[in-house]
Amino acid sequence: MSHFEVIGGALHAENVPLARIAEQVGTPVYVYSTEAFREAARAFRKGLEPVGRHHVAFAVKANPNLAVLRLLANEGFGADVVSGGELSRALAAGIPAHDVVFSGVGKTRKELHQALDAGIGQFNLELEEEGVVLAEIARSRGMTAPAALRVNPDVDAGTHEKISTGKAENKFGLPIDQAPAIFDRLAKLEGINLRGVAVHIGSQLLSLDPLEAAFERVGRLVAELRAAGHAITHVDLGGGLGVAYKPGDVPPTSAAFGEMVARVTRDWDVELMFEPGRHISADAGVLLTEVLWVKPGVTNPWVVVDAAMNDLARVALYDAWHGFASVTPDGGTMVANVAGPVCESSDVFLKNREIDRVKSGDLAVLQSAGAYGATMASTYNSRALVPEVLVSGDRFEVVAGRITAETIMGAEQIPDWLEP
Ligand SMILES: Cc1ncc(COP(=O)(O)O)c(C=O)c1O
Ligand SMILES: N[C@@H](CCCC[NH3+])C(=O)O
Repeated sequence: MSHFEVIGGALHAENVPLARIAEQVGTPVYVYSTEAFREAARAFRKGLEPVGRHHVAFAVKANPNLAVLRLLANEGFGADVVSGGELSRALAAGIPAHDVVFSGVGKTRKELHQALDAGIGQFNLELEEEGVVLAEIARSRGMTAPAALRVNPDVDAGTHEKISTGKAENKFGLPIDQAPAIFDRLAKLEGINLRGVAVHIGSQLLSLDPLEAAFERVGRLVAELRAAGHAITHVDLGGGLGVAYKPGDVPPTSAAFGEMVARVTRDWDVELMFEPGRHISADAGVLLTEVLWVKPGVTNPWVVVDAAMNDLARVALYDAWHGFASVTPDGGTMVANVAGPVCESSDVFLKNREIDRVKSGDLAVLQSAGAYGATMASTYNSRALVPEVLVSGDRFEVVAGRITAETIMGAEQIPDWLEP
């Protein structure tokens, strides 16, 4: 069920009227529902019940808010991190280091040291040289790093090209046909315990077919590696499950995903890892905004809101679709464009769409904004960094405060050799 519902004519997050949050915190602001995260997390885990031994690591990039990570840790989720910053967040939120997997195509030596210090559960290696360097660093410190090879299965995920990661031309993973030879060489090194493989073909997948094709290729690779004498004990199947952003989107359910995984991996005899991000978090958040003006347009009016592309970048980056709804819907509709105040023509959330009727001063939400929302925000146009609020029942708490243009300006300096 949705935890953002109209109750008594006004949109609520759980039992809190969004108008109250706007009044106390201001807008724009991200509002998250604790129950929505929990429900998605539990459904995902339940979907995996038919699957053998496994762990779930939340893809921190989707929503790195500490409170969110804590609540997911309480649901038994580890963390999939892609930077030292995300690793620090996962640990600060109370996620045990051994439940952290470190992905990413450009880990720095400093980050490898940091992750070794922390004692993380697994490094997903993206290239042979990274494995050599990791082994060297670990050896020099008398440690052994648990690692897997991330392979690129050359499968089209059927998603937006900018969030596709499993085609041969993408920068991610190493070509699956080169994996056996590279595995052979890296497995001989002291300092790493190369024990498995990893795959992640893209994000916002609305079909299970490309995932199944990729997993089957990985299954054949596991068999080939075992035939070559390697002990393969871990396979990381990544994330990627989509959500319904627009009417007509039918994402795979957690149950359908679990059933497919159980079928494909039945004979693998490994510990599986999953790295969902969006599927757990997108529908747990909205971006609450105020309508500043309704400006006449050539064909349709421009609804100018106080949220902008710097707060929610997905539309400008991927032509993404987010639902737009009034906080006080009166049943009327209008055909309009919705745009933010930023000085870019790409700062448009939607065009020529039928939306709830709104006027200046009304509050509205951009829906399904709990994933890749606040985390991708910037201060472009010297706007404040958007705050985040977490709701639980009838209470709410600011879980990330407003960093203003003045805060940022205060952290800058003008060299004294620049004359006033
Ligand atoms: C390696 C890896 N794991 C997990 C994810 C999470 O993806 P999603 O939010 O689509 O589940 C990503 C992002 O696409 C990723 O690159
Ligand atoms: N930021 C992207 C998803 C990227 C997935 C990370 N590999 C989005 O908002 O859809």
